[in-house]
Amino acid sequence: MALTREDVLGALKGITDPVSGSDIVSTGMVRALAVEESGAVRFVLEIDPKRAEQMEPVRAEAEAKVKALAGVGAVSVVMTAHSTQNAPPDLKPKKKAEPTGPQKIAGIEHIIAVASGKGGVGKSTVSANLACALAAEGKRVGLLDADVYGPSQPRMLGVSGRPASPDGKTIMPLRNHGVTMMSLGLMVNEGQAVVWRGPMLIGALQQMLMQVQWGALDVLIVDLPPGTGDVGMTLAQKAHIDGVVVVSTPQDVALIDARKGIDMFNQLKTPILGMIENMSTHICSNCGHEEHIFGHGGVAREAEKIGAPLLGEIPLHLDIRTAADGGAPIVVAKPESPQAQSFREIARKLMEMGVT
Ligand SMILES: Nc1ncnc2c1ncn2[C@@H]1O[C@H](COP(=O)(O)OP(=O)(O)OP(=O)(O)O)[C@@H](O)[C@H]1O
Repeated sequence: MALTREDVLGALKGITDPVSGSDIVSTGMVRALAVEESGAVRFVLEIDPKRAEQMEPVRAEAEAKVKALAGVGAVSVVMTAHSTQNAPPDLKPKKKAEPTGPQKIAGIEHIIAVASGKGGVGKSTVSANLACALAAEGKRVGLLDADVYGPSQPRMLGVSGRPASPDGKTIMPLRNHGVTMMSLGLMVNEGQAVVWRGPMLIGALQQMLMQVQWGALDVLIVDLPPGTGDVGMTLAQKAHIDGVVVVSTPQDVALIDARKGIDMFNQLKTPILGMIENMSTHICSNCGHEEHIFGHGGVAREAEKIGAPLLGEIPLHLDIRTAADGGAPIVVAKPESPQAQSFREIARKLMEMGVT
């Protein structure tokens, strides 16, 4: 029988958090659990950064318990830590400030960030398809997968292997479907403990922007982690970005989260280029019947409210998922299909806007 999330959670329930005395599932420490058909299991242990060392045996035990389950392949357990929300004010005199404003990155003409308020709304699928669609239009395109919680671009673009660093200073990206790609996930050894503390994330992101040999690019698409975290904020503060594309499903709950993301970018004075409604209508892959599973038009209304364009509506269609899972996004796998066209139209709109 295939391995399920429940099997993994069951095994993790047998592990005790040394601080609270409860099991690590009940404490809510286990996040972003992904169980793939291949048996690969990934999850995050969200911990207090001060307890990283104390928690390492817990991480090791979690990895060992999951590995011992029948049907499990590669296991990757990453410890993450977020700075506490209300950190005490820093009263020490500040060091002289380094030049901090958003900088233009040599060789990269435009940067577009793809954000979503909530996970699983299709942000990575949209990023991959837009990247491939822009490449098909003749643009030199880079794709930076900055989603530390679930790096998915290597799978979506069908690339694997470790990026090389021939000189020990610069990093060679990977390339497929005309897109140059680098993923934070590729920098982490499978099964290795990585505590993505705020400063580390910032460092890793800067490394991705500055040390990866992107070559000359017309546009770099950055697939952000969901929500309003360190990565999006750092990107907007460090690099001059042309704007943000916000992906949401029509459901209210996803929209509420999207609004929070929009507020954050507004505060950072980063332009919102527009919104994309994903999983807009469901088109049956057998009979072509169309229905609105998650409602319809919610994103258009929200876009109007914030005065940003609705860049497009992407249907929920099986081919979009199978293409992404198969390592060739739908705009590459079936470029003439209506599903691919909906992505290609958005890519053309971005070109018309002069941001690619
Ligand atoms: N329009 C669509 N039609 C069918 N399947 C879709 C569509 N958009 C996304 N999916 C599927 O939904 C799943 C989640 O999509 P994706 O990984 O792109 O979301 P995400 O927002 O990037 O998630 P996360 O934030 O967790 O990385 C994937 O299996 C993807 O293939």
